[in-house]
Amino acid sequence: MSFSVDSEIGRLRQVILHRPGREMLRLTPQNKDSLLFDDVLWLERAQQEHDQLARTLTDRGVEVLYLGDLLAQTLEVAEARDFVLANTFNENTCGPRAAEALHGLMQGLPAAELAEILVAGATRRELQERVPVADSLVLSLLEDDDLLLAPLTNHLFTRDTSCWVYGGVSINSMTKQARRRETVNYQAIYRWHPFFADQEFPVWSEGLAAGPATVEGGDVEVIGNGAVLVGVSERTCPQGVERLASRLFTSGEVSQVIAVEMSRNRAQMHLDTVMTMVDVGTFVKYADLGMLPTVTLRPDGAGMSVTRHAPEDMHRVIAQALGLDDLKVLTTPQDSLAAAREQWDDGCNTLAVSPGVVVTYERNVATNDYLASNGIEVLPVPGSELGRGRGGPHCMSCPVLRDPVPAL
Ligand SMILES: NC(=[NH2+])NCCC[C@H](N)C(=O)O
Repeated sequence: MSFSVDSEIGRLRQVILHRPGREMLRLTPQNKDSLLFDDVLWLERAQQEHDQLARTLTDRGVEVLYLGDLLAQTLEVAEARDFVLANTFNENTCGPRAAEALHGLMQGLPAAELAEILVAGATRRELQERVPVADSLVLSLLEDDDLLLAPLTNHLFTRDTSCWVYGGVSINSMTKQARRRETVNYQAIYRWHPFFADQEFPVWSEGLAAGPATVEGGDVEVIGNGAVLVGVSERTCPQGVERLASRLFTSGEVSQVIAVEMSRNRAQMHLDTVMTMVDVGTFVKYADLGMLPTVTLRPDGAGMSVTRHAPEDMHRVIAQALGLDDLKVLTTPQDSLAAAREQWDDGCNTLAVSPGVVVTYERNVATNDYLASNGIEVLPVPGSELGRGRGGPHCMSCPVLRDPVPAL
């Protein structure tokens, strides 16, 4: 079997999700901002909501792969464990004394327990109880309940850290410190988990090696017809887009990348917070986004051509990439106050399970009704707790396999 995502809307077959766990219990009013959450959350309810998301997908025939399981299974492989530990507990992250002790402790743990700690993080007390380290300056300056290993609260948003683009995967270098270690876990999974290791597929970006050339999957929309739409945003920088485009062009799988120049703010941190594809040639779009400048990149000999377009051409440029005259853009008729509230609650962050069938948060009543009145089948899921991390169904899912979209 091979992996492929050649559109945003083809029938979804396989997806990676992360069921929120103990990492969420580390969130406090004091650290939530640096952990990229807007509030603390009630874990049990968040898990119920997430289970409902997973059920909605499995009811539609989608196979759900859980990140926690993939990571635990990967850590059974000695080289994978070495790679993850070396990139997690080292002299730069923990200081040399604690690194040595913790590396040794973690090497000896069962894979499932290690996977859990890597995601949940660890406080000084939790570590000292297992392996007392007397000579670490780093540990001596922490309080008992301070976290030496930060929790990965944003593993919930599986779309961002790795994203499949046609036949290959981009393992992304993340902008925010709070998310950088997520990349380590995915690099190990794609390289050593038997599900992936036994397959041949191109890797468009090798994670940590991309360094400051950041790309986050929420900005990458595989719109089909050999085209990719990428937001240049708070999280995805032009260097990252150009690097990704040149790799995609070299493979011959992609004929154009359209970069969308976005404003840089938290409410619209990724392209998928303001615009997602719901059906053939059809997008849902945030009312106050307006029209944005775009730049088309195309392969040109050994290099690429770069063509800038005025904001008013945004829809036409995307339509042409799809071989269409125009796009159908669904923008819920509502005042700016209502539109801003639904955008904040990820109203436009839909996950298509097949053309014209999308999973959305139930709370965005106006957007959901508007989509339905335009012939889109809406599968609503609860998100009162999950939404506190500012991500909806599109962000919380990393499609690995979709069917091609049938010709009209
Ligand atoms: N694709 C997305 N829109 N992801 C949303 C990610 C939210 C996450 N709390 C962050 O700030 O990184």
